[in-house]
Amino acid sequence: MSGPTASDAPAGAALTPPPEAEEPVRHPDAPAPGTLLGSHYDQCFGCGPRHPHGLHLVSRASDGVAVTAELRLQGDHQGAPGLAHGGVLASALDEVLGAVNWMLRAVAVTRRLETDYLLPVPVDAVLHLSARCTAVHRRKIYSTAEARIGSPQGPLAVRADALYVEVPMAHFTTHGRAEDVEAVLRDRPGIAADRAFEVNP
Ligand SMILES: CCCCCCCCCCCC(=O)SCCNC(=O)CCNC(=O)[C@H](O)C(C)(C)COP(=O)(O)OP(=O)(O)OC[C@H]1O[C@@H](n2cnc3c(N)ncnc32)[C@H](O)[C@@H]1OP(=O)(O)O
Repeated sequence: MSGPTASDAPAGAALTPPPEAEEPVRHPDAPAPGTLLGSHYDQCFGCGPRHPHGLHLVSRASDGVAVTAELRLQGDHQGAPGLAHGGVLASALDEVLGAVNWMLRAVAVTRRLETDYLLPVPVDAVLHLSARCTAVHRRKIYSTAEARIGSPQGPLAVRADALYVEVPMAHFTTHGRAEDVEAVLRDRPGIAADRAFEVNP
Protein backbone atom coordinates (compact mmCIF):
# COMPACT_ATOMS: atom_id res chain seq x y z
CA MET A 1 0.00 0.00 0.00
CA SER A 2 1.38 3.42 -0.91
CA GLY A 3 1.87 6.16 1.69
CA PRO A 4 -0.04 9.40 2.03
CA THR A 5 0.12 11.84 -0.87
CA ALA A 6 -0.54 15.57 -1.20
CA SER A 7 -4.08 14.71 -2.31
CA ASP A 8 -4.73 12.95 1.03
CA ALA A 9 -3.88 16.08 3.00
CA PRO A 10 -6.71 18.02 4.66
CA ALA A 11 -7.87 20.86 2.40
CA GLY A 12 -6.45 23.58 4.63
CA ALA A 13 -3.05 21.90 4.77
CA ALA A 14 -2.66 22.28 1.04
CA LEU A 15 -2.49 26.04 1.43
CA THR A 16 -0.18 26.12 4.43
CA PRO A 17 3.47 26.36 3.38
CA PRO A 18 5.73 23.72 4.95
CA PRO A 19 8.09 24.98 7.67
CA GLU A 20 11.03 24.84 5.25
CA ALA A 21 9.30 27.16 2.74
CA GLU A 22 11.14 30.38 1.96
CA GLU A 23 10.17 34.03 1.82
CA PRO A 24 9.42 35.00 -1.79
CA VAL A 25 12.15 37.04 -3.47
CA ARG A 26 11.22 39.61 -6.10
CA HIS A 27 13.17 38.72 -9.25
CA PRO A 28 15.78 41.38 -10.04
CA ASP A 29 14.32 41.73 -13.54
CA ALA A 30 10.69 41.88 -12.39
CA PRO A 31 8.82 44.90 -13.81
CA ALA A 32 9.23 48.06 -11.74
CA PRO A 33 6.42 48.96 -9.32
CA GLY A 34 3.64 50.67 -11.27
CA THR A 35 4.42 48.88 -14.55
CA LEU A 36 1.39 47.47 -16.34
CA LEU A 37 1.85 43.79 -17.13
CA GLY A 38 0.91 42.71 -20.61
CA SER A 39 -1.38 39.79 -21.29
CA HIS A 40 0.33 36.40 -21.36
CA TYR A 41 -2.08 35.26 -24.08
CA ASP A 42 -4.52 37.25 -26.24
CA GLN A 43 -7.31 34.71 -25.69
CA CYS A 44 -6.92 34.31 -21.92
CA PHE A 45 -10.32 34.67 -20.24
CA GLY A 46 -8.73 36.72 -17.45
CA CYS A 47 -6.36 39.07 -19.26
CA GLY A 48 -6.61 38.47 -23.01
CA PRO A 49 -7.41 41.69 -24.89
CA ARG A 50 -8.90 39.75 -27.82
CA HIS A 51 -11.16 37.54 -25.73
CA PRO A 52 -14.72 38.54 -26.71
CA HIS A 53 -16.24 37.77 -23.30
CA GLY A 54 -13.17 37.92 -21.04
CA LEU A 55 -12.47 40.06 -17.99
CA HIS A 56 -9.72 42.05 -19.79
CA LEU A 57 -7.85 42.50 -16.53
CA VAL A 58 -4.66 44.52 -16.61
CA SER A 59 -2.39 43.78 -13.66
CA ARG A 60 0.09 46.30 -12.33
CA ALA A 61 3.34 45.43 -10.58
CA SER A 62 3.51 46.47 -6.93
CA ASP A 63 6.40 46.60 -4.50
CA GLY A 64 7.56 43.18 -3.42
CA VAL A 65 6.09 40.07 -5.00
CA ALA A 66 2.66 41.51 -5.59
CA VAL A 67 0.29 43.01 -8.15
CA THR A 68 -2.94 45.00 -8.28
CA ALA A 69 -5.76 45.32 -10.83
CA GLU A 70 -9.26 46.75 -11.14
CA LEU A 71 -12.39 45.10 -12.47
CA ARG A 72 -15.71 46.83 -13.16
CA LEU A 73 -18.48 44.28 -12.76
CA GLN A 74 -20.93 44.33 -15.67
CA GLY A 75 -24.30 42.87 -16.53
CA ASP A 76 -22.62 39.90 -18.22
CA HIS A 77 -21.02 38.99 -14.88
CA GLN A 78 -24.26 38.38 -12.98
CA GLY A 79 -25.13 35.29 -11.00
CA ALA A 80 -28.03 36.50 -8.85
CA PRO A 81 -29.93 39.48 -10.27
CA GLY A 82 -27.72 42.54 -10.10
CA LEU A 83 -24.92 40.71 -8.31
CA ALA A 84 -21.63 39.28 -9.54
CA HIS A 85 -21.34 35.52 -10.08
CA GLY A 86 -18.95 33.87 -7.62
CA GLY A 87 -17.15 32.05 -10.40
CA VAL A 88 -16.42 35.33 -12.14
CA LEU A 89 -14.97 36.72 -8.92
CA ALA A 90 -12.85 33.58 -8.45
CA SER A 91 -11.62 33.93 -12.03
CA ALA A 92 -10.57 37.51 -11.40
CA LEU A 93 -8.68 36.51 -8.27
CA ASP A 94 -7.06 33.56 -10.08
CA GLU A 95 -5.87 35.97 -12.75
CA VAL A 96 -4.18 38.41 -10.36
CA LEU A 97 -2.76 35.56 -8.27
CA GLY A 98 -1.34 34.11 -11.49
CA ALA A 99 0.15 37.47 -12.43
CA VAL A 100 2.06 37.49 -9.12
CA ASN A 101 4.12 34.59 -10.48
CA TRP A 102 5.59 36.98 -13.05
CA MET A 103 7.23 38.90 -10.24
CA LEU A 104 9.13 35.68 -9.51
CA ARG A 105 9.64 35.05 -13.23
CA ALA A 106 7.95 31.72 -12.76
CA VAL A 107 5.52 30.05 -15.16
CA ALA A 108 3.01 28.32 -12.93
CA VAL A 109 -0.55 27.00 -12.96
CA THR A 110 -3.22 26.98 -10.28
CA ARG A 111 -3.22 23.79 -8.19
CA ARG A 112 -5.61 24.99 -5.50
CA LEU A 113 -7.74 28.11 -5.13
CA GLU A 114 -9.84 28.73 -2.03
CA THR A 115 -12.21 31.70 -1.95
CA ASP A 116 -14.14 33.35 0.89
CA TYR A 117 -17.07 35.46 -0.23
CA LEU A 118 -17.64 38.05 2.48
CA LEU A 119 -19.94 40.57 0.80
CA PRO A 120 -22.21 40.54 -2.25
CA VAL A 121 -20.68 42.47 -5.14
CA PRO A 122 -23.15 44.56 -7.14
CA VAL A 123 -22.96 44.98 -10.88
CA ASP A 124 -21.33 48.33 -11.79
CA ALA A 125 -19.08 48.15 -8.71
CA VAL A 126 -15.36 48.52 -9.31
CA LEU A 127 -13.41 45.80 -7.55
CA HIS A 128 -9.89 46.63 -6.45
CA LEU A 129 -7.87 43.44 -6.60
CA SER A 130 -4.54 42.85 -4.93
CA ALA A 131 -2.47 39.69 -4.70
CA ARG A 132 0.87 38.82 -3.17
CA CYS A 133 3.08 35.80 -2.78
CA THR A 134 3.60 34.63 0.80
CA ALA A 135 6.02 31.70 0.43
CA VAL A 136 7.85 29.51 -2.06
CA HIS A 137 8.86 25.88 -1.63
CA ARG A 138 10.54 24.19 -4.59
CA ARG A 139 7.92 24.32 -7.41
CA LYS A 140 5.16 25.45 -5.07
CA ILE A 141 4.15 29.09 -4.87
CA TYR A 142 1.77 30.16 -2.06
CA SER A 143 -0.18 33.38 -2.53
CA THR A 144 -3.09 35.33 -1.14
CA ALA A 145 -5.45 37.89 -2.68
CA GLU A 146 -8.19 40.36 -1.81
CA ALA A 147 -10.98 42.10 -3.68
CA ARG A 148 -12.30 45.36 -2.18
CA ILE A 149 -15.28 47.36 -3.36
CA GLY A 150 -14.84 50.90 -4.64
CA SER A 151 -11.26 51.61 -3.56
CA PRO A 152 -8.13 49.81 -2.40
CA GLN A 153 -9.26 50.55 1.17
CA GLY A 154 -12.94 49.75 0.49
CA PRO A 155 -15.00 46.98 2.07
CA LEU A 156 -13.40 43.54 1.74
CA ALA A 157 -15.74 41.53 -0.49
CA VAL A 158 -13.73 38.43 -1.42
CA ARG A 159 -10.46 36.94 -0.33
CA ALA A 160 -8.55 33.96 -1.65
CA ASP A 161 -5.60 31.73 -0.86
CA ALA A 162 -3.90 29.76 -3.57
CA LEU A 163 -1.21 27.24 -4.39
CA TYR A 164 0.45 27.46 -7.80
CA VAL A 165 2.87 24.89 -9.17
CA GLU A 166 5.66 25.86 -11.52
CA VAL A 167 5.55 24.02 -14.84
CA PRO A 168 7.76 23.82 -17.93
CA MET A 169 6.51 25.22 -21.25
CA ALA A 170 5.91 21.59 -22.26
CA HIS A 171 2.88 21.69 -19.92
CA PHE A 172 1.11 23.88 -22.48
CA THR A 173 2.46 22.33 -25.68
CA THR A 174 1.65 18.82 -24.42
CA HIS A 175 -1.81 19.42 -22.95
CA GLY A 176 -3.17 22.41 -24.88
CA ARG A 177 -5.47 22.12 -27.91
CA ALA A 178 -3.08 21.73 -30.82
CA GLU A 179 -4.56 24.43 -33.06
CA ASP A 180 -4.29 27.07 -30.34
CA VAL A 181 -0.77 26.07 -29.34
CA GLU A 182 0.40 26.03 -32.96
CA ALA A 183 -1.21 29.40 -33.65
CA VAL A 184 0.36 31.13 -30.66
CA LEU A 185 3.81 29.68 -31.31
CA ARG A 186 3.52 30.78 -34.97
CA ASP A 187 2.16 34.27 -34.28
CA ARG A 188 4.05 35.02 -31.06
CA PRO A 189 7.18 32.88 -31.05
CA GLY A 190 8.52 34.92 -28.12
CA ILE A 191 5.40 34.45 -25.99
CA ALA A 192 7.28 32.93 -23.08
CA ALA A 193 9.51 36.02 -22.87
CA ASP A 194 6.85 38.62 -23.61
CA ARG A 195 6.15 39.26 -19.97
CA ALA A 196 9.86 39.86 -19.40
CA PHE A 197 11.02 36.42 -18.46
CA GLU A 198 12.42 33.42 -20.27
CA VAL A 199 11.28 29.87 -19.81
CA ASN A 200 13.34 26.76 -20.32
CA PRO A 201 11.07 24.10 -21.79
C1 LIG B 1 2.29 30.18 -23.06
C2 LIG B 1 1.84 31.02 -21.89
C3 LIG B 1 2.83 31.07 -20.76
C4 LIG B 1 2.24 31.64 -19.49
C5 LIG B 1 1.11 30.81 -18.97
C6 LIG B 1 0.59 31.27 -17.66
C7 LIG B 1 -0.70 30.55 -17.37
C8 LIG B 1 -1.47 31.19 -16.24
C9 LIG B 1 -2.90 30.72 -16.27
C10 LIG B 1 -3.72 31.35 -15.16
C11 LIG B 1 -3.98 30.37 -14.08
C12 LIG B 1 -4.80 29.22 -14.57
O1 LIG B 1 -5.91 29.35 -15.01
S1 LIG B 1 -4.12 27.68 -14.52
C13 LIG B 1 -5.39 26.58 -15.09
C14 LIG B 1 -6.02 25.75 -14.00
N1 LIG B 1 -5.02 24.80 -13.45
C15 LIG B 1 -4.65 23.71 -14.14
O2 LIG B 1 -5.09 23.40 -15.23
C16 LIG B 1 -3.65 22.83 -13.45
C17 LIG B 1 -4.04 21.37 -13.58
N2 LIG B 1 -3.16 20.56 -12.75
C18 LIG B 1 -1.97 20.12 -13.24
O3 LIG B 1 -1.65 20.27 -14.42
C19 LIG B 1 -1.09 19.40 -12.26
O4 LIG B 1 -1.81 18.90 -11.15
C20 LIG B 1 0.05 20.32 -11.74
C21 LIG B 1 0.96 20.78 -12.90
C22 LIG B 1 -0.50 21.55 -11.00
C23 LIG B 1 0.89 19.53 -10.74
O5 LIG B 1 1.25 18.30 -11.36
P1 LIG B 1 2.77 17.77 -11.34
O6 LIG B 1 3.63 18.63 -12.16
O7 LIG B 1 2.69 16.30 -11.65
O8 LIG B 1 3.24 18.03 -9.89
P2 LIG B 1 3.14 17.17 -8.56
O9 LIG B 1 4.40 16.37 -8.48
O10 LIG B 1 1.85 16.46 -8.42
O11 LIG B 1 3.17 18.33 -7.47
C24 LIG B 1 4.17 19.33 -7.51
C25 LIG B 1 4.41 19.78 -6.09
O12 LIG B 1 3.18 20.29 -5.56
C26 LIG B 1 2.79 19.53 -4.40
N3 LIG B 1 1.33 19.43 -4.38
C27 LIG B 1 0.53 18.97 -5.34
N4 LIG B 1 -0.74 19.08 -4.97
C28 LIG B 1 -0.75 19.61 -3.72
C29 LIG B 1 -1.75 19.98 -2.80
N5 LIG B 1 -3.06 19.84 -3.06
N6 LIG B 1 -1.35 20.49 -1.62
C30 LIG B 1 -0.04 20.67 -1.33
N7 LIG B 1 0.94 20.37 -2.17
C31 LIG B 1 0.60 19.84 -3.35
C32 LIG B 1 3.49 18.19 -4.57
O13 LIG B 1 3.68 17.56 -3.31
C33 LIG B 1 4.81 18.65 -5.18
O14 LIG B 1 5.61 19.22 -4.17
P3 LIG B 1 7.22 19.08 -4.15
O15 LIG B 1 7.48 17.61 -4.05
O16 LIG B 1 7.70 19.68 -5.45
O17 LIG B 1 7.62 19.84 -2.97
